[in-house]
Amino acid sequence: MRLDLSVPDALGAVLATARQTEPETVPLADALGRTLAERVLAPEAIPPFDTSAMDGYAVRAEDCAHAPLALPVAGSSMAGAAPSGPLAPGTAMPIATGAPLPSGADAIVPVEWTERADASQDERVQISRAPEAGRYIRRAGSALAVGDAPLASGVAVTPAAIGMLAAMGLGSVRVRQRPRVRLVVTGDEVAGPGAPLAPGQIRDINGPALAAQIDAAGAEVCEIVQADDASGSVAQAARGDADLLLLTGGVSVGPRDRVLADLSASGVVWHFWRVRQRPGKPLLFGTWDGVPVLALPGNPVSASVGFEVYGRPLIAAMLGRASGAEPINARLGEDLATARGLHTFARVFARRDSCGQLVLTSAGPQGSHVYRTLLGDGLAHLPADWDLAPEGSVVPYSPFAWTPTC
Ligand SMILES: Nc1nc2c(c(=O)[nH]1)N[C@H]1C(S)=C(S)[C@@H](COP(=O)(O)OP(=O)(O)OC[C@H]3O[C@@H](n4cnc5c(N)ncnc54)[C@H](O)[C@@H]3O)O[C@H]1N2
Ligand code: MOO
Repeated sequence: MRLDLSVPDALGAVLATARQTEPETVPLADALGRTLAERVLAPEAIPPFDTSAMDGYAVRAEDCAHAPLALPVAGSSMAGAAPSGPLAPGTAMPIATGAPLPSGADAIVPVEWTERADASQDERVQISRAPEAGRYIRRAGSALAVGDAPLASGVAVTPAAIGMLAAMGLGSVRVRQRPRVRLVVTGDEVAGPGAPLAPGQIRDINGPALAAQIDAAGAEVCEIVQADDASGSVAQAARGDADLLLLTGGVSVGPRDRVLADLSASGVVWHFWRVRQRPGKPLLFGTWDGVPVLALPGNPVSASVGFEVYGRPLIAAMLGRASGAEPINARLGEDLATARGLHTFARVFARRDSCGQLVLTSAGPQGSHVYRTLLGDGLAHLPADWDLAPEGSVVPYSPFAWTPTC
């Protein structure tokens, strides 16, 4: 087991264990937020046929070249049906927006360029302007040709992706199975919501917060288990089928911090312990029969930040996600304290200044127990060799999974 890794080394070791989950087919209605398991090739053209972009008349452009003029009206083409027949030379065919272009026509005259005394009786339409050939016609495949690949493997299924899939006539889609995460919350001291707090007890933050983070990262919690501080309890709680085992608490050096020893005895191979970072330094990582085991510290800020920094990219890799939410550069709007010798993940608010540049300010006191700083927008990465991160310096910034990028 390696000790006291740098953040990039720790992240590299975590990602090296990622195995992509199997693909599965889901109906479009269930696909939102999932990740495409394969490139989607258009099986149909959009539009599927040459169509009119305007309500008006389908004509031959050459018949209208000397407008103003009048043409006899013949046939019709309305949306949802084939045209009544081909366009006879020297005539105009009423056509609706989205209706198929009759063969023989090569231009549309919009209604606004025409006059017709009484559409039910008048057999002729007065045309005031000559359309050029091709005007107001949307050619078959002009929005998407058969075989085009508008959606790449590894992209998230957004509402727009669902619209695109529907446009191609697809009712279901191949996505990666959500990684199933077993979440073990350790410690005698935690109590669930509503329960009276016995002496020495505190509220369980990590169980609910990490379960929500797992969901936001695109995985699913298959089970949340509470382990007490008795010997053997962690190992028993950890046992069960999962793609990722996530634990919180009990990774430091206290007399009841049993995660390392208990799980070693159960067969977990630990890859590293402790990362030169704050918060989250005592983090433990290993594998159990090939399944990654991420044991986060119990301090709630350390647990949530540790998940964002290691758990979320690991899940993204298991999903085959094309982008793993790489940090972006942003400017510090005020001095931020650093933990000398440790890579500091400062919880910050992010705003745009008048030039559109992203500016970061502290989300509050940065102690590992001050959970409200997670109500900020994301993490500023402050280098380990800085005594202080001064106002005006440019640093990497990672928005939280639940923060819209501004
Ligand atoms: N002698 C040392 N002590 C500690 C060190 C150290 O290097 N030497 N590291 C400190 C750091 S940094 C951290 S982070 C914590 C991590 O400790 P553990 O992972 O063993 O976590 P616990 O002791 O179980 O809990 C720490 C803290 O968090 C509270 N907690 C735990 N679980 C929850 C939960 N589900 N919801 C809310 N709060 C929780 C717990 O009550 C403790 O206050 O170790 C330091 N100590
Ligand atoms: O690393 Mo601990 O997470 O600083 O409190």
